[in-house]
Amino acid sequence: MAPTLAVSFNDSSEIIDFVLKKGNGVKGLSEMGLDSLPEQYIQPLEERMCDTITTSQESVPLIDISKWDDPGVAEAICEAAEKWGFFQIINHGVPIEVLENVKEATHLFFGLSAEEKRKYLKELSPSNNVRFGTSFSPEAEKALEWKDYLSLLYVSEDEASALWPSVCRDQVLEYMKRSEIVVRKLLDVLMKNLNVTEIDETKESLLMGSKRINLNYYPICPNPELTVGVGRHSDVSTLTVLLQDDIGGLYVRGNNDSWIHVPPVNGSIVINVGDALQIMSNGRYKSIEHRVIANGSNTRISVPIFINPGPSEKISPFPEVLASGEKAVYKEVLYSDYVKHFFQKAHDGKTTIEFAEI
Ligand SMILES: CC(C)(COP(=O)(O)OP(=O)(O)OC[C@H]1O[C@@H](n2cnc3c(N)ncnc32)[C@H](O)[C@@H]1OP(=O)(O)O)[C@@H](O)C(=O)NCCC(=O)NCCSC(=O)/C=C/c1ccc(O)cc1
Ligand SMILES: O=C(O)CCC(=O)C(=O)O
Ligand SMILES: [Fe+2]
Repeated sequence: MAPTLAVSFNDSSEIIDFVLKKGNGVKGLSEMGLDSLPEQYIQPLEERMCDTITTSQESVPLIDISKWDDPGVAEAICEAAEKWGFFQIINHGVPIEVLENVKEATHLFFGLSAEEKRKYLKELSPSNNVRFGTSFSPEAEKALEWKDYLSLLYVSEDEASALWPSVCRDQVLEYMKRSEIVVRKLLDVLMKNLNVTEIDETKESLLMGSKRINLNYYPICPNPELTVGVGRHSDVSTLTVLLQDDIGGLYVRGNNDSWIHVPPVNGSIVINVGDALQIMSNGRYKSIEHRVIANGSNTRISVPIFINPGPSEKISPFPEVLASGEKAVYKEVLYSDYVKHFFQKAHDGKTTIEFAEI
Protein backbone atom coordinates (compact mmCIF):
# COMPACT_ATOMS: atom_id res chain seq x y z
CA MET A 1 0.00 0.00 0.00
CA ALA A 2 1.23 3.55 -0.73
CA PRO A 3 2.27 5.62 2.29
CA THR A 4 -0.82 7.44 3.50
CA LEU A 5 0.76 9.83 5.96
CA ALA A 6 3.52 12.33 5.49
CA VAL A 7 4.82 12.16 9.04
CA SER A 8 8.33 12.36 10.37
CA PHE A 9 9.44 12.14 13.96
CA ASN A 10 11.74 14.46 15.84
CA ASP A 11 11.93 12.51 19.04
CA SER A 12 10.82 9.46 20.89
CA SER A 13 7.70 11.01 22.40
CA GLU A 14 6.39 11.77 18.92
CA ILE A 15 6.58 8.12 17.93
CA ILE A 16 4.77 7.08 21.10
CA ASP A 17 2.13 9.72 20.40
CA PHE A 18 1.67 8.55 16.80
CA VAL A 19 1.62 4.83 17.55
CA LEU A 20 -0.06 4.63 20.95
CA LYS A 21 -2.15 7.75 21.43
CA LYS A 22 -3.32 8.55 17.90
CA GLY A 23 -4.22 4.93 17.23
CA ASN A 24 -1.95 4.43 14.22
CA GLY A 25 -0.30 1.40 15.76
CA VAL A 26 2.76 -0.21 14.20
CA LYS A 27 0.60 -0.61 11.11
CA GLY A 28 0.80 3.19 10.75
CA LEU A 29 4.59 3.09 11.08
CA SER A 30 4.82 0.26 8.57
CA GLU A 31 2.73 2.14 6.01
CA MET A 32 5.01 5.18 6.21
CA GLY A 33 7.68 3.07 4.56
CA LEU A 34 10.40 3.81 7.14
CA ASP A 35 13.91 2.76 6.01
CA SER A 36 14.86 1.63 9.48
CA LEU A 37 13.27 0.43 12.69
CA PRO A 38 12.66 3.12 15.35
CA GLU A 39 14.94 2.50 18.32
CA GLN A 40 12.05 1.80 20.71
CA TYR A 41 11.53 -1.48 18.87
CA ILE A 42 15.12 -2.69 18.95
CA GLN A 43 15.21 -5.74 21.19
CA PRO A 44 18.27 -6.79 23.19
CA LEU A 45 20.38 -9.34 21.29
CA GLU A 46 19.27 -12.26 23.43
CA GLU A 47 15.62 -11.67 22.49
CA ARG A 48 16.21 -11.63 18.74
CA MET A 49 15.84 -14.69 16.57
CA CYS A 50 19.35 -14.41 15.19
CA ASP A 51 21.52 -17.01 13.45
CA THR A 52 23.05 -18.20 16.69
CA ILE A 53 19.70 -19.51 17.92
CA THR A 54 19.10 -23.10 16.95
CA THR A 55 15.93 -23.92 15.13
CA SER A 56 14.93 -27.54 15.36
CA GLN A 57 13.82 -29.73 12.47
CA GLU A 58 11.30 -31.37 14.79
CA SER A 59 7.64 -30.46 14.59
CA VAL A 60 4.75 -30.43 17.01
CA PRO A 61 2.15 -33.18 16.36
CA LEU A 62 -0.52 -32.75 13.69
CA ILE A 63 -3.57 -34.69 14.86
CA ASP A 64 -6.57 -35.68 12.76
CA ILE A 65 -9.42 -35.52 15.25
CA SER A 66 -12.23 -36.65 12.92
CA LYS A 67 -12.54 -40.00 14.76
CA TRP A 68 -13.14 -38.99 18.38
CA ASP A 69 -14.12 -42.56 19.28
CA ASP A 70 -10.76 -43.91 18.25
CA PRO A 71 -8.71 -44.32 21.48
CA GLY A 72 -5.61 -43.45 19.45
CA VAL A 73 -6.90 -39.90 19.04
CA ALA A 74 -7.30 -39.33 22.80
CA GLU A 75 -3.87 -40.86 23.36
CA ALA A 76 -2.26 -38.58 20.76
CA ILE A 77 -3.89 -35.48 22.29
CA CYS A 78 -2.77 -36.30 25.85
CA GLU A 79 0.71 -37.25 24.76
CA ALA A 80 1.05 -33.99 22.80
CA ALA A 81 -0.16 -31.94 25.78
CA GLU A 82 2.35 -33.71 28.05
CA LYS A 83 5.35 -33.66 25.78
CA TRP A 84 5.00 -30.62 23.54
CA GLY A 85 2.28 -28.45 25.07
CA PHE A 86 1.43 -27.53 21.46
CA PHE A 87 -0.26 -29.43 18.64
CA GLN A 88 -2.25 -28.75 15.50
CA ILE A 89 -5.63 -30.30 14.77
CA ILE A 90 -7.25 -31.01 11.42
CA ASN A 91 -10.73 -32.28 10.55
CA HIS A 92 -11.93 -30.54 13.71
CA GLY A 93 -15.43 -29.69 12.47
CA VAL A 94 -15.04 -25.90 12.42
CA PRO A 95 -15.96 -25.07 8.79
CA ILE A 96 -13.15 -23.62 6.69
CA GLU A 97 -15.48 -20.78 5.78
CA VAL A 98 -15.76 -19.76 9.44
CA LEU A 99 -11.96 -19.65 9.69
CA GLU A 100 -11.61 -17.68 6.46
CA ASN A 101 -14.29 -15.22 7.58
CA VAL A 102 -12.56 -14.46 10.88
CA LYS A 103 -9.23 -13.90 9.13
CA GLU A 104 -10.93 -11.57 6.66
CA ALA A 105 -12.68 -9.78 9.55
CA THR A 106 -9.29 -9.22 11.20
CA HIS A 107 -8.05 -7.48 8.06
CA LEU A 108 -11.27 -5.46 7.96
CA PHE A 109 -10.81 -4.23 11.53
CA PHE A 110 -7.18 -3.21 11.06
CA GLY A 111 -8.11 -1.64 7.73
CA LEU A 112 -10.29 0.91 9.57
CA SER A 113 -8.90 4.43 9.92
CA ALA A 114 -6.77 5.31 12.96
CA GLU A 115 -9.60 7.59 14.14
CA GLU A 116 -12.02 4.69 14.09
CA LYS A 117 -9.67 2.20 15.84
CA ARG A 118 -8.63 4.83 18.37
CA LYS A 119 -12.14 4.70 19.86
CA TYR A 120 -11.14 1.34 21.35
CA LEU A 121 -7.93 2.50 23.04
CA LYS A 122 -7.91 1.75 26.76
CA GLU A 123 -8.53 5.43 27.67
CA LEU A 124 -11.43 5.88 25.26
CA SER A 125 -13.06 2.46 24.91
CA PRO A 126 -16.69 2.24 26.04
CA SER A 127 -15.71 -0.87 28.01
CA ASN A 128 -12.68 -2.47 29.66
CA ASN A 129 -13.66 -5.62 27.78
CA VAL A 130 -12.89 -4.15 24.35
CA ARG A 131 -9.38 -2.93 23.84
CA PHE A 132 -7.29 -1.90 20.81
CA GLY A 133 -3.60 -1.67 21.58
CA THR A 134 -0.07 -2.20 20.42
CA SER A 135 2.84 -4.23 21.76
CA PHE A 136 2.05 -6.22 24.93
CA SER A 137 2.49 -3.88 27.85
CA PRO A 138 4.10 -0.66 26.50
CA GLU A 139 4.37 0.93 29.96
CA ALA A 140 6.31 -2.04 31.32
CA GLU A 141 8.46 -2.99 28.33
CA LYS A 142 12.04 -1.89 27.73
CA ALA A 143 11.66 -2.58 24.02
CA LEU A 144 8.34 -2.61 22.20
CA GLU A 145 6.91 -5.46 20.11
CA TRP A 146 5.99 -5.08 16.44
CA LYS A 147 2.31 -6.01 16.88
CA ASP A 148 -1.10 -4.34 17.09
CA TYR A 149 -4.11 -6.09 18.59
CA LEU A 150 -7.78 -5.94 19.36
CA SER A 151 -8.62 -7.85 22.55
CA LEU A 152 -12.21 -8.81 23.31
CA LEU A 153 -13.28 -10.34 26.61
CA TYR A 154 -16.44 -12.36 25.99
CA VAL A 155 -19.16 -11.69 28.52
CA SER A 156 -22.38 -12.31 26.58
CA GLU A 157 -23.84 -12.14 23.06
CA ASP A 158 -25.75 -9.03 24.09
CA GLU A 159 -22.66 -7.22 25.31
CA ALA A 160 -20.74 -8.25 22.18
CA SER A 161 -23.58 -6.98 19.97
CA ALA A 162 -23.57 -3.66 21.77
CA LEU A 163 -19.82 -3.06 22.17
CA TRP A 164 -17.68 -5.07 19.76
CA PRO A 165 -16.64 -3.37 16.49
CA SER A 166 -19.33 -4.21 13.95
CA VAL A 167 -16.84 -4.96 11.10
CA CYS A 168 -15.65 -8.11 12.84
CA ARG A 169 -18.23 -8.92 15.55
CA ASP A 170 -20.37 -11.56 13.83
CA GLN A 171 -17.44 -13.41 12.29
CA VAL A 172 -15.61 -13.50 15.64
CA LEU A 173 -18.69 -14.70 17.53
CA GLU A 174 -19.29 -17.47 15.01
CA TYR A 175 -15.67 -18.65 15.28
CA MET A 176 -15.91 -18.66 19.09
CA LYS A 177 -19.17 -20.60 19.03
CA ARG A 178 -17.98 -23.23 16.54
CA SER A 179 -14.63 -23.78 18.23
CA GLU A 180 -16.20 -24.19 21.67
CA ILE A 181 -17.46 -27.64 20.65
CA VAL A 182 -13.87 -28.69 19.92
CA VAL A 183 -12.60 -27.18 23.19
CA ARG A 184 -15.13 -29.19 25.23
CA LYS A 185 -14.07 -32.42 23.54
CA LEU A 186 -10.38 -31.68 24.05
CA LEU A 187 -10.88 -30.85 27.72
CA ASP A 188 -12.98 -33.97 28.19
CA VAL A 189 -10.16 -36.14 26.85
CA LEU A 190 -7.46 -34.28 28.79
CA MET A 191 -9.45 -34.50 32.05
CA LYS A 192 -10.19 -38.24 31.71
CA ASN A 193 -6.47 -38.85 31.42
CA LEU A 194 -6.08 -37.12 34.83
CA ASN A 195 -8.87 -39.23 36.37
CA VAL A 196 -11.14 -36.20 36.39
CA THR A 197 -14.10 -38.06 34.98
CA GLU A 198 -16.89 -35.50 34.76
CA ILE A 199 -16.84 -31.85 33.74
CA ASP A 200 -19.76 -30.66 35.89
CA GLU A 201 -20.75 -26.99 36.31
CA THR A 202 -18.08 -26.31 38.93
CA LYS A 203 -15.33 -27.82 36.77
CA GLU A 204 -16.67 -26.01 33.71
CA SER A 205 -16.26 -22.65 35.44
CA LEU A 206 -12.82 -23.67 36.64
CA LEU A 207 -11.65 -24.75 33.18
CA MET A 208 -13.53 -22.43 30.86
CA GLY A 209 -15.30 -19.78 32.92
CA SER A 210 -13.98 -16.89 30.82
CA LYS A 211 -12.93 -16.40 27.21
CA ARG A 212 -10.84 -13.74 25.58
CA ILE A 213 -10.20 -13.46 21.85
CA ASN A 214 -7.38 -11.39 20.37
CA LEU A 215 -7.05 -10.28 16.77
CA ASN A 216 -3.29 -9.90 16.23
CA TYR A 217 -1.83 -7.86 13.39
CA TYR A 218 1.89 -7.99 12.55
CA PRO A 219 2.59 -5.54 9.71
CA ILE A 220 5.65 -5.61 7.43
CA CYS A 221 8.68 -4.56 9.45
CA PRO A 222 11.69 -2.57 8.11
CA ASN A 223 14.33 -4.50 10.17
CA PRO A 224 12.64 -7.72 11.25
CA GLU A 225 15.90 -9.23 12.56
CA LEU A 226 16.18 -6.48 15.22
CA THR A 227 12.78 -6.91 16.84
CA VAL A 228 10.01 -9.42 17.65
CA GLY A 229 6.32 -9.82 16.79
CA VAL A 230 5.61 -11.24 20.24
CA GLY A 231 8.33 -11.83 22.82
CA ARG A 232 8.89 -15.12 24.63
CA HIS A 233 5.96 -15.98 26.88
CA SER A 234 3.60 -18.72 27.89
CA ASP A 235 -0.16 -18.14 27.85
CA VAL A 236 -2.01 -17.84 31.15
CA SER A 237 -5.04 -19.68 29.77
CA THR A 238 -6.35 -23.21 30.33
CA LEU A 239 -6.13 -23.87 26.58
CA THR A 240 -5.49 -21.52 23.67
CA VAL A 241 -7.14 -22.12 20.30
CA LEU A 242 -4.98 -20.34 17.75
CA LEU A 243 -5.78 -19.59 14.15
CA GLN A 244 -2.88 -18.37 12.04
CA ASP A 245 -2.77 -17.34 8.40
CA ASP A 246 -0.39 -18.80 5.81
CA ILE A 247 2.66 -16.59 6.53
CA GLY A 248 4.32 -18.48 9.39
CA GLY A 249 6.63 -17.20 12.12
CA LEU A 250 5.36 -18.80 15.34
CA TYR A 251 8.10 -20.67 17.23
CA VAL A 252 7.73 -22.98 20.22
CA ARG A 253 10.47 -23.89 22.71
CA GLY A 254 11.86 -27.37 22.01
CA ASN A 255 14.54 -29.50 23.64
CA ASN A 256 18.01 -28.15 24.38
CA ASP A 257 16.92 -24.56 24.07
CA SER A 258 16.00 -24.94 20.41
CA TRP A 259 12.97 -23.33 18.75
CA ILE A 260 10.49 -25.29 16.66
CA HIS A 261 8.54 -23.59 13.89
CA VAL A 262 4.78 -24.21 13.80
CA PRO A 263 4.15 -24.23 10.05
CA PRO A 264 0.82 -22.99 8.69
CA VAL A 265 -1.31 -25.97 7.62
CA ASN A 266 -4.38 -25.18 5.56
CA GLY A 267 -7.57 -25.61 7.61
CA SER A 268 -5.75 -26.50 10.81
CA ILE A 269 -6.07 -24.93 14.25
CA VAL A 270 -3.16 -24.76 16.70
CA ILE A 271 -3.93 -25.76 20.29
CA ASN A 272 -1.69 -25.01 23.24
CA VAL A 273 -1.78 -25.66 26.94
CA GLY A 274 -1.70 -22.53 29.14
CA ASP A 275 -0.35 -21.95 32.64
CA ALA A 276 -3.75 -22.54 34.30
CA LEU A 277 -3.87 -26.09 32.95
CA GLN A 278 -0.23 -26.70 33.84
CA ILE A 279 -1.09 -25.70 37.42
CA MET A 280 -4.31 -27.74 37.60
CA SER A 281 -2.57 -30.82 36.18
CA ASN A 282 0.31 -30.31 38.66
CA GLY A 283 2.76 -29.95 35.77
CA ARG A 284 1.62 -32.97 33.78
CA TYR A 285 0.44 -30.83 30.84
CA LYS A 286 3.02 -28.27 29.78
CA SER A 287 2.43 -24.60 29.06
CA ILE A 288 5.28 -24.01 26.62
CA GLU A 289 7.11 -20.81 25.92
CA HIS A 290 6.57 -19.41 22.43
CA ARG A 291 7.32 -16.31 20.37
CA VAL A 292 6.54 -14.75 17.01
CA ILE A 293 9.16 -13.23 14.72
CA ALA A 294 8.65 -10.02 12.74
CA ASN A 295 8.47 -10.26 8.96
CA GLY A 296 10.15 -8.02 6.39
CA SER A 297 7.97 -8.88 3.42
CA ASN A 298 4.49 -9.90 4.56
CA THR A 299 1.82 -8.78 6.99
CA ARG A 300 0.76 -11.65 9.25
CA ILE A 301 -2.38 -12.05 11.34
CA SER A 302 -3.38 -14.55 14.02
CA VAL A 303 -6.49 -15.03 16.12
CA PRO A 304 -6.03 -16.75 19.51
CA ILE A 305 -9.00 -17.62 21.71
CA PHE A 306 -7.86 -17.87 25.32
CA ILE A 307 -10.07 -20.32 27.22
CA ASN A 308 -9.56 -19.39 30.87
CA PRO A 309 -10.76 -20.15 34.37
CA GLY A 310 -13.39 -17.69 35.62
CA PRO A 311 -11.60 -14.69 37.20
CA SER A 312 -12.98 -15.44 40.67
CA GLU A 313 -11.88 -19.09 40.53
CA LYS A 314 -9.13 -20.34 42.78
CA ILE A 315 -6.87 -22.65 40.81
CA SER A 316 -4.62 -25.38 42.21
CA PRO A 317 -3.68 -28.99 41.31
CA PHE A 318 -6.75 -31.25 41.03
CA PRO A 319 -7.27 -33.59 44.03
CA GLU A 320 -7.61 -36.45 41.51
CA VAL A 321 -4.03 -35.82 40.34
CA LEU A 322 -2.68 -35.76 43.88
CA ALA A 323 -4.74 -38.79 45.03
CA SER A 324 -1.87 -41.24 44.52
CA GLY A 325 0.37 -39.27 46.88
CA GLU A 326 1.98 -37.00 44.27
CA LYS A 327 3.28 -33.84 45.89
CA ALA A 328 1.68 -30.54 44.85
CA VAL A 329 4.10 -28.32 42.91
CA TYR A 330 1.71 -25.36 42.84
CA LYS A 331 -0.25 -23.59 45.54
CA GLU A 332 -3.77 -22.23 45.26
CA VAL A 333 -3.99 -18.86 43.50
CA LEU A 334 -6.89 -16.59 42.64
CA TYR A 335 -7.00 -16.61 38.85
CA SER A 336 -7.60 -12.85 38.51
CA ASP A 337 -4.47 -12.26 40.65
CA TYR A 338 -2.52 -14.55 38.35
CA VAL A 339 -3.70 -12.69 35.23
CA LYS A 340 -2.99 -9.28 36.74
CA HIS A 341 0.54 -10.45 37.59
CA PHE A 342 0.97 -11.53 33.94
CA PHE A 343 -0.30 -8.25 32.45
CA GLN A 344 1.63 -5.95 34.76
CA LYS A 345 5.07 -7.00 33.51
CA ALA A 346 6.72 -7.33 30.11
CA HIS A 347 6.90 -10.77 28.49
CA ASP A 348 9.60 -12.76 30.25
CA GLY A 349 9.38 -16.32 29.04
CA LYS A 350 8.19 -18.94 31.51
CA THR A 351 8.57 -16.90 34.68
CA THR A 352 4.88 -16.04 35.25
CA ILE A 353 4.23 -19.47 36.70
CA GLU A 354 6.69 -18.86 39.54
CA PHE A 355 3.84 -16.80 41.03
CA ALA A 356 2.05 -20.11 41.78
CA GLU A 357 5.03 -22.30 42.70
CA ILE A 358 5.26 -23.68 46.23
C1 LIG B 1 -9.79 -9.94 36.22
C2 LIG B 1 -9.06 -9.38 35.00
C3 LIG B 1 -7.82 -10.22 34.78
C4 LIG B 1 -8.61 -7.95 35.30
O1 LIG B 1 -9.73 -7.11 35.30
P1 LIG B 1 -9.74 -5.69 35.99
O2 LIG B 1 -9.14 -5.79 37.35
O3 LIG B 1 -11.14 -5.18 35.86
O4 LIG B 1 -8.78 -4.75 35.20
P2 LIG B 1 -8.44 -4.55 33.68
O5 LIG B 1 -9.34 -5.32 32.76
O6 LIG B 1 -8.36 -3.06 33.45
O7 LIG B 1 -6.97 -5.19 33.57
C5 LIG B 1 -5.99 -5.15 34.60
C6 LIG B 1 -4.63 -4.89 33.99
O8 LIG B 1 -4.38 -5.85 32.99
C7 LIG B 1 -4.10 -5.23 31.75
N1 LIG B 1 -4.85 -5.87 30.69
C8 LIG B 1 -6.11 -6.32 30.71
N2 LIG B 1 -6.44 -6.88 29.56
C9 LIG B 1 -5.37 -6.78 28.78
C10 LIG B 1 -5.07 -7.19 27.46
N3 LIG B 1 -5.94 -7.83 26.72
N4 LIG B 1 -3.84 -6.96 26.97
C11 LIG B 1 -2.92 -6.30 27.72
N5 LIG B 1 -3.15 -5.91 28.96
C12 LIG B 1 -4.34 -6.13 29.51
C13 LIG B 1 -4.56 -3.82 31.86
O9 LIG B 1 -3.60 -2.99 31.20
C14 LIG B 1 -4.59 -3.56 33.35
O10 LIG B 1 -3.40 -2.93 33.73
P3 LIG B 1 -3.41 -1.53 34.48
O11 LIG B 1 -4.18 -0.60 33.61
O12 LIG B 1 -1.96 -1.17 34.58
O13 LIG B 1 -4.10 -1.76 35.79
C15 LIG B 1 -10.00 -9.37 33.79
O14 LIG B 1 -9.32 -8.82 32.67
C16 LIG B 1 -10.55 -10.74 33.46
O15 LIG B 1 -11.51 -11.18 34.05
N6 LIG B 1 -9.99 -11.42 32.51
C17 LIG B 1 -10.47 -12.76 32.14
C18 LIG B 1 -9.36 -13.67 32.11
C19 LIG B 1 -8.36 -13.29 31.11
O16 LIG B 1 -8.48 -12.32 30.36
N7 LIG B 1 -7.33 -14.09 31.09
C20 LIG B 1 -6.23 -13.79 30.25
C21 LIG B 1 -6.16 -14.67 29.15
S1 LIG B 1 -5.10 -13.88 28.06
C22 LIG B 1 -3.81 -14.94 27.75
O17 LIG B 1 -3.80 -16.07 28.11
C23 LIG B 1 -2.72 -14.45 26.98
C24 LIG B 1 -2.77 -13.22 26.52
C25 LIG B 1 -1.68 -12.71 25.76
C26 LIG B 1 -1.82 -11.45 25.23
C27 LIG B 1 -0.81 -10.91 24.50
C28 LIG B 1 0.37 -11.60 24.32
O18 LIG B 1 1.37 -11.04 23.65
C29 LIG B 1 0.49 -12.87 24.85
C30 LIG B 1 -0.52 -13.40 25.57
O1 LIG C 1 0.57 -14.96 16.57
C1 LIG C 1 0.73 -16.08 17.01
O2 LIG C 1 0.85 -17.07 16.27
C2 LIG C 1 0.80 -16.32 18.51
C3 LIG C 1 0.44 -15.14 19.33
C4 LIG C 1 0.51 -15.44 20.80
O3 LIG C 1 1.34 -16.20 21.24
C5 LIG C 1 -0.46 -14.82 21.72
O4 LIG C 1 -1.22 -13.92 21.29
O5 LIG C 1 -0.50 -15.24 22.90
FE1 LIG D 1 0.78 -16.85 23.26
